[in-house]
Amino acid sequence: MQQPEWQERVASQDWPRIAHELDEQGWSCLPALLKPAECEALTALYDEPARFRSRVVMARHGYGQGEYQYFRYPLPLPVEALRLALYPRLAPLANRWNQTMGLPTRYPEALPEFLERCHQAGQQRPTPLLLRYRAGDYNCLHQDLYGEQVFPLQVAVLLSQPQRDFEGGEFVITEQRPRRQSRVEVLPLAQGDAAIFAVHHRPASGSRGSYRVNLRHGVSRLRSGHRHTLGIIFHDAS
Ligand SMILES: O=C(O)CCC(=O)C(=O)O
Ligand SMILES: [Fe+2]
Repeated sequence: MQQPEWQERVASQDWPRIAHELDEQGWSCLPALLKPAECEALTALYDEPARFRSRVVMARHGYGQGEYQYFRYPLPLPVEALRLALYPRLAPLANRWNQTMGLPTRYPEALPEFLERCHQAGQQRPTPLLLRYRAGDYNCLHQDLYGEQVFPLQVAVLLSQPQRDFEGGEFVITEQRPRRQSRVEVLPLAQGDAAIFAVHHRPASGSRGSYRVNLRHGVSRLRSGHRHTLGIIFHDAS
């Protein structure tokens, strides 16, 4: 499948609904972004070490249990094409959020320009990754920040089928509002569905104007089976 077809696939999602949900709750699910065969093919890449620049065993860093690998450049076609096609959909929203939160950073229209900015700032290593969980594994609540350059939204695609391939292993997002206790949401994902979510904060509107909400995401413990995820982060890492 060539780049224009991926652009079309991304374009065929319901972007008014997605933008509305991102504004309201800081996350939105895109149904069937990848087909089952594409999910299986990406999952199989996990066992090809040459595709990756580094591997992280989560328990060694206190990140949870399970492991993940960061792809090398050049990224595999679906990952590269999705990263390129998704970014321009999200950049206007990121700019609007920053304006609302009184933050000066604005994002260029296209990904290559933003990556150039990352590279200038010394963030040159690719961040798209594959994650692998087995029974008992989990991913602690975290924020994927890799340097001063941050694109405020990211995407995760579930490559495995809940109930068939694994049980447990729910994708969760917590929201910390000023002077309140944290609130948690479980995202309803099936194989091939993507979650778009805020990396670290988002604006929310209250009775006295807008305020900043802090978000973290993670994965609850797998009770059984295997679970793989494709993570697409737009900023590169230092
Ligand atoms: O495995 C998951 O669903 C979470 C992956 C994750 O933390 C990410 O894509 O940044
Ligand atoms: Fe993450």
